Amino acid sequence: MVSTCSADQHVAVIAFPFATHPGLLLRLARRLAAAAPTVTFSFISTAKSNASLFSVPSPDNIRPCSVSDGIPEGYVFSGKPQEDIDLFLKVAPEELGRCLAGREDEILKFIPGFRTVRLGDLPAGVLFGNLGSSFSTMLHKMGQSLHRAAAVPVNAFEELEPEITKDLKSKLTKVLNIGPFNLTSPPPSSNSDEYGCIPWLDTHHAKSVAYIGFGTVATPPPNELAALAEALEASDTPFLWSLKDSFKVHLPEGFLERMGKNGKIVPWAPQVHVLAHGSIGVFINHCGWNSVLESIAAGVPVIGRPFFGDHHLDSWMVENEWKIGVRIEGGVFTKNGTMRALEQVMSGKKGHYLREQVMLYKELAHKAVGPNGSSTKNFKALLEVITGDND
Ligand SMILES: O=c1ccn([C@@H]2O[C@H](COP(=O)(O)OP(=O)(O)O[C@H]3O[C@H](CO)[C@@H](O)[C@H](O)[C@H]3O)[C@@H](O)[C@H]2O)c(=O)[nH]1
Repeated sequence: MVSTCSADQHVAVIAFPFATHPGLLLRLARRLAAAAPTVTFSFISTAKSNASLFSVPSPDNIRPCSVSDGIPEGYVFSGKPQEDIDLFLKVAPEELGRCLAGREDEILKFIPGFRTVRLGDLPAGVLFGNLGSSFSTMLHKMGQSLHRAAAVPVNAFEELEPEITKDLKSKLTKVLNIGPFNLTSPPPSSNSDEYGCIPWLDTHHAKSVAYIGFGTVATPPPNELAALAEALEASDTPFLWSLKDSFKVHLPEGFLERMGKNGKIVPWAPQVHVLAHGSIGVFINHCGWNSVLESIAAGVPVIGRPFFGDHHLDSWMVENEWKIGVRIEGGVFTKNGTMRALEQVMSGKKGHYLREQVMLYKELAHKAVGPNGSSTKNFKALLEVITGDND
Protein backbone atom coordinates (compact mmCIF):
# COMPACT_ATOMS: atom_id res chain seq x y z
CA MET A 1 0.00 0.00 0.00
CA VAL A 2 1.31 3.46 -0.91
CA SER A 3 -0.02 6.55 0.80
CA THR A 4 1.13 10.09 0.02
CA CYS A 5 1.77 12.22 3.04
CA SER A 6 2.18 15.97 2.41
CA ALA A 7 1.45 16.01 -1.32
CA ASP A 8 4.71 15.90 -3.28
CA GLN A 9 7.14 15.52 -0.42
CA HIS A 10 6.61 12.36 1.53
CA VAL A 11 5.29 8.92 0.66
CA ALA A 12 4.47 6.26 3.24
CA VAL A 13 5.03 2.81 1.74
CA ILE A 14 3.23 0.27 3.91
CA ALA A 15 4.33 -3.32 3.41
CA PHE A 16 2.39 -6.49 4.15
CA PRO A 17 5.39 -8.04 5.91
CA PHE A 18 5.00 -11.66 4.87
CA ALA A 19 6.45 -13.89 2.15
CA THR A 20 7.78 -11.96 -0.87
CA HIS A 21 5.46 -8.93 -0.49
CA PRO A 22 7.85 -6.51 1.28
CA GLY A 23 10.75 -7.34 -1.07
CA LEU A 24 8.68 -6.62 -4.17
CA LEU A 25 7.29 -3.43 -2.71
CA LEU A 26 10.77 -2.23 -1.77
CA ARG A 27 11.93 -2.82 -5.34
CA LEU A 28 9.15 -0.52 -6.54
CA ALA A 29 9.97 2.04 -3.83
CA ARG A 30 13.67 1.97 -4.86
CA ARG A 31 12.78 2.64 -8.49
CA LEU A 32 10.47 5.48 -7.51
CA ALA A 33 13.00 6.93 -5.05
CA ALA A 34 15.75 6.92 -7.68
CA ALA A 35 13.44 8.64 -10.18
CA ALA A 36 12.12 11.18 -7.64
CA PRO A 37 15.14 12.12 -5.50
CA THR A 38 13.40 15.08 -3.82
CA VAL A 39 10.63 12.88 -2.39
CA THR A 40 11.12 11.05 0.92
CA PHE A 41 9.83 7.48 1.14
CA SER A 42 9.14 5.89 4.55
CA PHE A 43 9.16 2.14 4.12
CA ILE A 44 7.03 0.63 6.87
CA SER A 45 7.48 -3.03 7.72
CA THR A 46 8.39 -5.23 10.70
CA ALA A 47 11.83 -4.89 12.28
CA LYS A 48 12.77 -8.40 11.13
CA SER A 49 11.70 -7.78 7.55
CA ASN A 50 13.40 -4.35 7.42
CA ALA A 51 16.64 -5.75 8.88
CA SER A 52 16.87 -8.24 6.05
CA LEU A 53 15.66 -5.92 3.24
CA PHE A 54 17.88 -2.98 4.20
CA SER A 55 21.03 -5.11 4.55
CA VAL A 56 21.83 -3.94 1.00
CA PRO A 57 22.20 -0.17 0.29
CA SER A 58 19.08 1.82 -0.67
CA PRO A 59 18.75 5.37 -2.05
CA ASP A 60 19.14 7.98 0.72
CA ASN A 61 15.55 9.11 0.29
CA ILE A 62 14.13 5.75 1.46
CA ARG A 63 13.89 5.45 5.23
CA PRO A 64 13.00 2.18 6.94
CA CYS A 65 10.38 2.55 9.66
CA SER A 66 10.02 -0.58 11.77
CA VAL A 67 6.85 -1.70 13.50
CA SER A 68 6.16 -4.59 15.85
CA ASP A 69 5.27 -8.00 14.46
CA GLY A 70 2.76 -8.41 17.32
CA ILE A 71 4.36 -11.63 18.60
CA PRO A 72 4.33 -11.48 22.43
CA GLU A 73 7.62 -12.30 24.18
CA GLY A 74 7.98 -16.03 24.79
CA TYR A 75 5.00 -16.79 22.55
CA VAL A 76 4.88 -20.40 21.38
CA PHE A 77 3.28 -20.89 17.96
CA SER A 78 0.56 -23.52 17.96
CA GLY A 79 0.97 -24.23 14.25
CA LYS A 80 -2.40 -22.76 13.25
CA PRO A 81 -2.35 -21.51 9.65
CA GLN A 82 -1.67 -17.76 9.33
CA GLU A 83 -1.03 -17.44 13.08
CA ASP A 84 1.78 -14.91 12.48
CA ILE A 85 -0.43 -12.87 10.14
CA ASP A 86 -3.26 -12.77 12.70
CA LEU A 87 -0.88 -11.60 15.42
CA PHE A 88 0.50 -8.86 13.18
CA LEU A 89 -2.91 -7.64 12.00
CA LYS A 90 -4.05 -7.25 15.62
CA VAL A 91 -1.35 -4.66 16.33
CA ALA A 92 -0.98 -3.20 12.83
CA PRO A 93 -3.39 -0.20 13.09
CA GLU A 94 -1.80 1.02 16.29
CA GLU A 95 1.71 0.38 15.04
CA LEU A 96 1.05 2.34 11.85
CA GLY A 97 -0.37 5.12 14.00
CA ARG A 98 2.85 5.09 16.06
CA CYS A 99 4.89 5.57 12.88
CA LEU A 100 2.73 8.55 11.93
CA ALA A 101 2.91 9.93 15.46
CA GLY A 102 6.68 10.20 15.06
CA ARG A 103 5.94 12.86 12.39
CA GLU A 104 3.31 14.81 14.25
CA ASP A 105 4.68 18.14 13.23
CA GLU A 106 4.14 17.27 9.59
CA ILE A 107 1.80 19.59 7.65
CA LEU A 108 -0.70 17.59 5.60
CA LYS A 109 -2.19 19.04 2.45
CA PHE A 110 -4.34 16.13 1.36
CA ILE A 111 -7.08 15.91 4.01
CA PRO A 112 -10.27 16.72 2.06
CA GLY A 113 -11.73 20.08 2.97
CA PHE A 114 -8.60 21.27 4.80
CA ARG A 115 -6.14 23.56 3.00
CA THR A 116 -3.48 22.43 5.46
CA VAL A 117 -3.56 20.71 8.81
CA ARG A 118 -0.83 19.56 11.18
CA LEU A 119 -0.78 15.81 11.57
CA GLY A 120 -0.41 16.08 15.36
CA ASP A 121 -3.58 18.19 15.55
CA LEU A 122 -5.84 15.50 14.13
CA PRO A 123 -7.92 13.94 16.91
CA ALA A 124 -6.16 10.97 18.54
CA GLY A 125 -7.84 7.69 17.69
CA VAL A 126 -8.49 8.56 14.04
CA LEU A 127 -5.06 8.12 12.41
CA PHE A 128 -2.93 7.44 15.49
CA GLY A 129 -3.37 6.81 19.20
CA ASN A 130 -5.53 3.96 20.44
CA LEU A 131 -7.23 2.99 17.20
CA GLY A 132 -8.82 -0.06 18.81
CA SER A 133 -10.61 1.91 21.57
CA SER A 134 -14.40 1.77 21.73
CA PHE A 135 -14.51 5.52 20.93
CA SER A 136 -12.36 5.07 17.79
CA THR A 137 -14.44 2.10 16.76
CA MET A 138 -17.63 4.14 17.17
CA LEU A 139 -16.22 7.01 15.07
CA HIS A 140 -15.12 4.57 12.39
CA LYS A 141 -18.55 2.92 12.26
CA MET A 142 -20.26 6.31 12.18
CA GLY A 143 -18.04 7.31 9.26
CA GLN A 144 -19.00 4.15 7.42
CA SER A 145 -22.75 4.58 7.95
CA LEU A 146 -23.14 8.32 7.59
CA HIS A 147 -23.79 8.13 3.84
CA ARG A 148 -27.04 6.27 4.63
CA ALA A 149 -28.42 9.23 6.62
CA ALA A 150 -31.25 11.22 5.00
CA ALA A 151 -29.67 14.42 6.33
CA VAL A 152 -26.62 15.35 8.39
CA PRO A 153 -27.24 18.49 10.49
CA VAL A 154 -24.07 20.22 11.66
CA ASN A 155 -23.51 22.76 14.44
CA ALA A 156 -21.58 25.21 12.26
CA PHE A 157 -22.35 27.64 9.46
CA GLU A 158 -21.41 27.25 5.81
CA GLU A 159 -19.40 30.47 5.60
CA LEU A 160 -17.11 29.27 8.39
CA GLU A 161 -16.01 26.05 6.71
CA PRO A 162 -16.95 26.29 3.01
CA GLU A 163 -14.36 23.77 1.79
CA ILE A 164 -15.17 21.17 4.44
CA THR A 165 -18.87 21.61 3.68
CA LYS A 166 -18.23 21.24 -0.06
CA ASP A 167 -16.29 18.03 0.51
CA LEU A 168 -18.92 16.57 2.85
CA LYS A 169 -21.69 17.49 0.40
CA SER A 170 -19.92 15.49 -2.30
CA LYS A 171 -20.02 12.39 -0.07
CA LEU A 172 -23.20 12.62 2.01
CA THR A 173 -26.87 13.40 1.48
CA LYS A 174 -28.01 16.84 2.65
CA VAL A 175 -25.15 18.14 4.77
CA LEU A 176 -26.94 20.95 6.57
CA ASN A 177 -25.02 23.52 8.60
CA ILE A 178 -27.67 24.90 10.94
CA GLY A 179 -25.56 26.66 13.58
CA PRO A 180 -24.15 28.22 15.56
CA PHE A 181 -26.62 26.67 18.02
CA ASN A 182 -25.74 29.32 20.61
CA LEU A 183 -27.35 31.91 18.31
CA THR A 184 -30.38 29.83 17.30
CA SER A 185 -31.13 28.17 20.66
CA PRO A 186 -28.83 29.24 23.52
CA PRO A 187 -28.39 26.71 26.35
CA PRO A 188 -30.86 27.35 29.23
CA SER A 189 -27.92 27.52 31.67
CA SER A 190 -26.70 30.70 29.97
CA ASN A 191 -29.59 32.70 31.43
CA SER A 192 -28.79 32.25 35.08
CA ASP A 193 -26.17 34.55 36.59
CA GLU A 194 -26.07 33.05 40.06
CA TYR A 195 -22.63 34.45 40.89
CA GLY A 196 -23.13 38.00 39.62
CA CYS A 197 -20.76 37.89 36.64
CA ILE A 198 -22.59 40.46 34.53
CA PRO A 199 -22.81 43.19 37.23
CA TRP A 200 -19.10 42.59 37.95
CA LEU A 201 -18.25 42.93 34.25
CA ASP A 202 -20.27 46.18 34.16
CA THR A 203 -17.60 47.73 36.39
CA HIS A 204 -14.84 47.13 33.83
CA HIS A 205 -13.61 48.98 30.75
CA ALA A 206 -14.40 47.85 27.22
CA LYS A 207 -12.29 44.88 26.01
CA SER A 208 -10.18 44.85 29.17
CA VAL A 209 -11.20 41.54 30.79
CA ALA A 210 -9.89 38.04 30.08
CA TYR A 211 -12.64 35.44 30.42
CA ILE A 212 -11.23 32.01 31.27
CA GLY A 213 -13.13 28.74 30.96
CA PHE A 214 -12.27 25.22 29.87
CA GLY A 215 -15.72 23.77 29.26
CA THR A 216 -17.31 20.93 31.16
CA VAL A 217 -14.59 18.28 30.99
CA ALA A 218 -11.04 19.67 30.92
CA THR A 219 -9.09 21.44 33.67
CA PRO A 220 -5.40 22.37 33.29
CA PRO A 221 -3.05 20.51 35.64
CA PRO A 222 -2.10 22.23 38.96
CA ASN A 223 1.20 23.71 37.72
CA GLU A 224 -0.58 25.31 34.74
CA LEU A 225 -3.37 26.72 36.89
CA ALA A 226 -0.67 28.35 39.02
CA ALA A 227 1.25 29.65 35.96
CA LEU A 228 -1.93 31.11 34.45
CA ALA A 229 -2.76 32.87 37.74
CA GLU A 230 0.81 34.23 37.98
CA ALA A 231 0.58 35.59 34.42
CA LEU A 232 -2.76 37.31 35.13
CA GLU A 233 -1.34 38.88 38.27
CA ALA A 234 1.99 39.96 36.75
CA SER A 235 0.30 41.44 33.67
CA ASP A 236 -2.37 43.12 35.83
CA THR A 237 -5.09 41.72 33.55
CA PRO A 238 -8.65 41.85 34.94
CA PHE A 239 -10.16 38.38 34.69
CA LEU A 240 -13.33 36.38 35.14
CA TRP A 241 -12.51 32.70 35.63
CA SER A 242 -14.96 29.80 35.57
CA LEU A 243 -13.19 27.38 37.93
CA LYS A 244 -14.65 24.81 40.31
CA ASP A 245 -13.93 25.51 44.00
CA SER A 246 -11.95 22.27 44.42
CA PHE A 247 -9.24 23.56 42.02
CA LYS A 248 -8.64 26.86 43.84
CA VAL A 249 -6.19 25.05 46.12
CA HIS A 250 -3.70 24.99 43.19
CA LEU A 251 -3.61 28.77 42.82
CA PRO A 252 -0.53 30.58 44.20
CA GLU A 253 -0.57 31.36 47.91
CA GLY A 254 -2.38 34.60 48.65
CA PHE A 255 -3.61 34.94 45.04
CA LEU A 256 -7.29 34.98 45.96
CA GLU A 257 -6.77 37.77 48.52
CA ARG A 258 -4.46 39.80 46.27
CA MET A 259 -6.70 39.68 43.19
CA GLY A 260 -9.23 42.00 44.89
CA LYS A 261 -11.53 43.68 42.40
CA ASN A 262 -9.25 42.80 39.50
CA GLY A 263 -10.43 39.22 39.41
CA LYS A 264 -13.52 37.10 39.93
CA ILE A 265 -13.57 33.31 40.17
CA VAL A 266 -16.90 31.50 39.88
CA PRO A 267 -17.77 27.79 39.67
CA TRP A 268 -20.03 28.47 36.67
CA ALA A 269 -20.51 31.50 34.41
CA PRO A 270 -23.35 32.28 31.98
CA GLN A 271 -20.74 31.98 29.21
CA VAL A 272 -22.81 33.09 26.22
CA HIS A 273 -23.83 36.31 28.01
CA VAL A 274 -20.38 36.84 29.47
CA LEU A 275 -18.77 36.67 26.02
CA ALA A 276 -21.34 39.08 24.62
CA HIS A 277 -20.42 41.66 27.31
CA GLY A 278 -18.43 44.60 25.94
CA SER A 279 -15.77 44.35 28.67
CA ILE A 280 -14.44 41.00 27.44
CA GLY A 281 -11.20 41.35 25.47
CA VAL A 282 -10.11 37.72 25.15
CA PHE A 283 -11.40 34.22 25.85
CA ILE A 284 -8.78 31.82 27.24
CA ASN A 285 -10.17 28.37 26.59
CA HIS A 286 -9.56 24.75 25.54
CA CYS A 287 -10.99 25.16 22.01
CA GLY A 288 -14.00 22.95 22.68
CA TRP A 289 -16.32 23.40 19.73
CA ASN A 290 -19.09 25.23 21.62
CA SER A 291 -16.62 27.64 23.18
CA VAL A 292 -15.06 28.40 19.78
CA LEU A 293 -18.49 29.06 18.22
CA GLU A 294 -19.58 31.17 21.19
CA SER A 295 -16.39 33.23 20.94
CA ILE A 296 -16.96 33.76 17.21
CA ALA A 297 -20.60 34.72 17.72
CA ALA A 298 -19.52 37.31 20.29
CA GLY A 299 -16.53 38.59 18.26
CA VAL A 300 -13.99 37.75 20.97
CA PRO A 301 -10.46 36.56 20.06
CA VAL A 302 -9.14 33.35 21.61
CA ILE A 303 -6.06 32.12 23.45
CA GLY A 304 -6.25 28.34 23.08
CA ARG A 305 -4.84 25.61 25.31
CA PRO A 306 -6.15 22.40 23.70
CA PHE A 307 -6.31 19.15 25.70
CA PHE A 308 -7.85 16.25 23.76
CA GLY A 309 -10.29 15.12 21.06
CA ASP A 310 -11.22 17.89 18.63
CA HIS A 311 -9.56 20.65 20.72
CA HIS A 312 -6.28 20.50 18.77
CA LEU A 313 -7.95 20.57 15.38
CA ASP A 314 -10.22 23.42 16.50
CA SER A 315 -7.23 25.39 17.77
CA TRP A 316 -5.45 24.77 14.44
CA MET A 317 -8.41 26.32 12.64
CA VAL A 318 -8.60 29.20 15.14
CA GLU A 319 -4.93 30.06 14.69
CA ASN A 320 -4.19 29.14 11.08
CA GLU A 321 -7.39 29.21 9.04
CA TRP A 322 -9.69 31.77 10.60
CA LYS A 323 -6.86 33.69 12.30
CA ILE A 324 -9.07 34.66 15.23
CA GLY A 325 -6.70 33.68 18.01
CA VAL A 326 -3.42 32.13 19.07
CA ARG A 327 -2.46 28.85 20.62
CA ILE A 328 -0.49 29.08 23.83
CA GLU A 329 3.28 28.68 23.22
CA GLY A 330 4.44 25.10 23.64
CA GLY A 331 0.84 23.96 24.17
CA VAL A 332 0.87 24.55 27.95
CA PHE A 333 0.45 27.53 30.28
CA THR A 334 3.71 28.98 31.57
CA LYS A 335 3.87 32.37 33.27
CA ASN A 336 5.94 34.01 30.51
CA GLY A 337 4.20 32.29 27.58
CA THR A 338 0.80 33.31 28.91
CA MET A 339 1.93 36.90 29.49
CA ARG A 340 3.20 37.06 25.91
CA ALA A 341 -0.09 35.68 24.57
CA LEU A 342 -2.10 38.20 26.63
CA GLU A 343 0.08 41.06 25.40
CA GLN A 344 -0.28 39.89 21.79
CA VAL A 345 -4.05 39.48 21.86
CA MET A 346 -5.07 42.30 24.21
CA SER A 347 -2.86 45.14 23.04
CA GLY A 348 -0.45 44.25 20.23
CA LYS A 349 -0.80 44.92 16.51
CA LYS A 350 -1.61 41.24 16.12
CA GLY A 351 -4.45 41.65 18.61
CA HIS A 352 -5.95 44.33 16.41
CA TYR A 353 -5.79 41.99 13.40
CA LEU A 354 -7.29 39.05 15.36
CA ARG A 355 -10.16 41.23 16.51
CA GLU A 356 -10.86 42.36 12.94
CA GLN A 357 -10.87 38.74 11.80
CA VAL A 358 -13.19 37.51 14.55
CA MET A 359 -15.55 40.44 13.88
CA LEU A 360 -15.75 39.34 10.24
CA TYR A 361 -16.75 35.83 11.29
CA LYS A 362 -19.14 37.23 13.90
CA GLU A 363 -20.93 39.11 11.14
CA LEU A 364 -21.07 35.99 8.95
CA ALA A 365 -22.42 33.90 11.85
CA HIS A 366 -25.21 36.37 12.61
CA LYS A 367 -26.06 36.66 8.92
CA ALA A 368 -26.22 32.85 8.61
CA VAL A 369 -28.93 32.62 11.26
CA GLY A 370 -30.77 35.71 9.94
CA PRO A 371 -34.01 35.63 7.85
CA ASN A 372 -32.35 34.64 4.55
CA GLY A 373 -29.19 33.18 6.01
CA SER A 374 -27.66 29.84 5.05
CA SER A 375 -28.31 28.23 8.44
CA THR A 376 -31.95 29.37 8.39
CA LYS A 377 -32.46 27.89 4.91
CA ASN A 378 -30.71 24.69 5.96
CA PHE A 379 -32.94 24.40 9.02
CA LYS A 380 -36.00 24.62 6.74
CA ALA A 381 -34.47 21.92 4.54
CA LEU A 382 -33.96 19.73 7.60
CA LEU A 383 -37.58 20.24 8.61
CA GLU A 384 -38.66 19.16 5.11
CA VAL A 385 -36.65 15.96 5.46
CA ILE A 386 -38.24 15.26 8.83
CA THR A 387 -41.83 16.13 7.92
CA GLY A 388 -41.68 15.01 4.30
CA ASP A 389 -43.22 18.40 3.46
CA ASN A 390 -41.76 20.15 0.42
CA ASP A 391 -44.12 23.16 0.37
O1 LIG B 1 -18.82 28.17 33.34
C1 LIG B 1 -19.22 27.69 32.27
C2 LIG B 1 -18.54 26.67 31.56
C3 LIG B 1 -19.10 26.20 30.40
N1 LIG B 1 -20.27 26.69 29.94
C4 LIG B 1 -20.86 26.18 28.66
O2 LIG B 1 -20.48 24.83 28.50
C5 LIG B 1 -20.24 24.55 27.12
C6 LIG B 1 -18.86 23.94 26.98
O3 LIG B 1 -18.75 23.36 25.70
P1 LIG B 1 -17.36 23.16 24.93
O4 LIG B 1 -16.65 24.43 24.86
O5 LIG B 1 -17.64 22.51 23.63
O6 LIG B 1 -16.51 22.27 25.86
P2 LIG B 1 -16.79 20.78 26.48
O7 LIG B 1 -17.80 20.87 27.53
O8 LIG B 1 -15.47 20.31 26.90
O9 LIG B 1 -17.33 19.97 25.22
C7 LIG B 1 -17.16 18.65 24.79
O10 LIG B 1 -18.04 18.55 23.64
C8 LIG B 1 -17.71 19.41 22.55
C9 LIG B 1 -18.71 19.20 21.42
O11 LIG B 1 -20.01 19.36 21.87
C10 LIG B 1 -16.33 19.08 22.02
O12 LIG B 1 -15.95 20.01 21.03
C11 LIG B 1 -15.32 19.15 23.16
O13 LIG B 1 -14.08 18.69 22.68
C12 LIG B 1 -15.77 18.26 24.31
O14 LIG B 1 -14.81 18.39 25.37
C13 LIG B 1 -20.38 25.87 26.36
O15 LIG B 1 -21.64 25.91 25.72
C14 LIG B 1 -20.31 26.91 27.46
O16 LIG B 1 -21.08 28.06 27.16
C15 LIG B 1 -20.93 27.68 30.60
O17 LIG B 1 -22.01 28.15 30.18
N2 LIG B 1 -20.38 28.14 31.76
